[in-house]
Amino acid sequence: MSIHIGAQPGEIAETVLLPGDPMRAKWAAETFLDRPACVNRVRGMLGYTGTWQGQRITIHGTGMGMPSLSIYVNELIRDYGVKTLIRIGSTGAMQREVALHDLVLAMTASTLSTPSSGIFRELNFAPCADWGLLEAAHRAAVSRGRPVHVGGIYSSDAFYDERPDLNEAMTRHGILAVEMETAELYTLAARHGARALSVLTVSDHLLTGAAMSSQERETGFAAMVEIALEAALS
Ligand SMILES: O=P(O)(O)O[C@H]1O[C@H](CO)[C@@H](O)[C@H]1O
Ligand SMILES: O=c1cc[nH]c(=O)[nH]1
Repeated sequence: MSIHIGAQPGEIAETVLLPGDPMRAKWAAETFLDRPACVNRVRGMLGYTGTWQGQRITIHGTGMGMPSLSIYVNELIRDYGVKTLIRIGSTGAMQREVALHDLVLAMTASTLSTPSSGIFRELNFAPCADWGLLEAAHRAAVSRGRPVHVGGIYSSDAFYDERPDLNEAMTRHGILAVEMETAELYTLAARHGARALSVLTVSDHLLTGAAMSSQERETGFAAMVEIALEAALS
């Protein structure tokens, strides 16, 4: 057990999928894994371990925002020896050509948050994805005929943003979409020599106001999970 994860040693796989929403972890584990077993319930942050195509996989919630994800990712890597981490999250599009349901593979993640300013101070560290995972996820998306965009995203600390100028600057600099965790995930993976990728589904559009219905979310999120699983074990 670690401070925030109740799993026993050996109950967590070396490869972990990380949705923000613990209920998405439950749904994905019950939908895609064989013999999923719940390995964490501490604070309601559900984690499941099972197999996919014969390989052990854990799917574990992170909560929303970088401080929450940081707790789980630190403990997964340092206390459970996790080596590959793929976030499966929702995201808001920031470019006209990125549509609802599309997939976004985050090559880099810009942020104002602590991974950059708190640790690196005057240096602007560039958190980036693992190339092998990114390439495998792109191949998996293309082979399914899924619209997929690869590029920079923005990891914001605030869902209800009081800095519309920042969003506008991100759009002007080609940032594809906004979410709230990837910069910290990539920074922790770099620090600990792990592999990380964020596979995201566009759930709403900041420029057009379009948003997925709950039914649409289910179908769109299924493709994201399959692509993350295929990339993780490729
Ligand atoms: O769908 P998840 O993975 O939670 O990700 C996005 O959704 C949450 C905001 O609604 C934030 O966590 C953001 O990053
Ligand atoms: O963080 C997020 C996630 C989805 N959509 C947004 O606008 N922001």
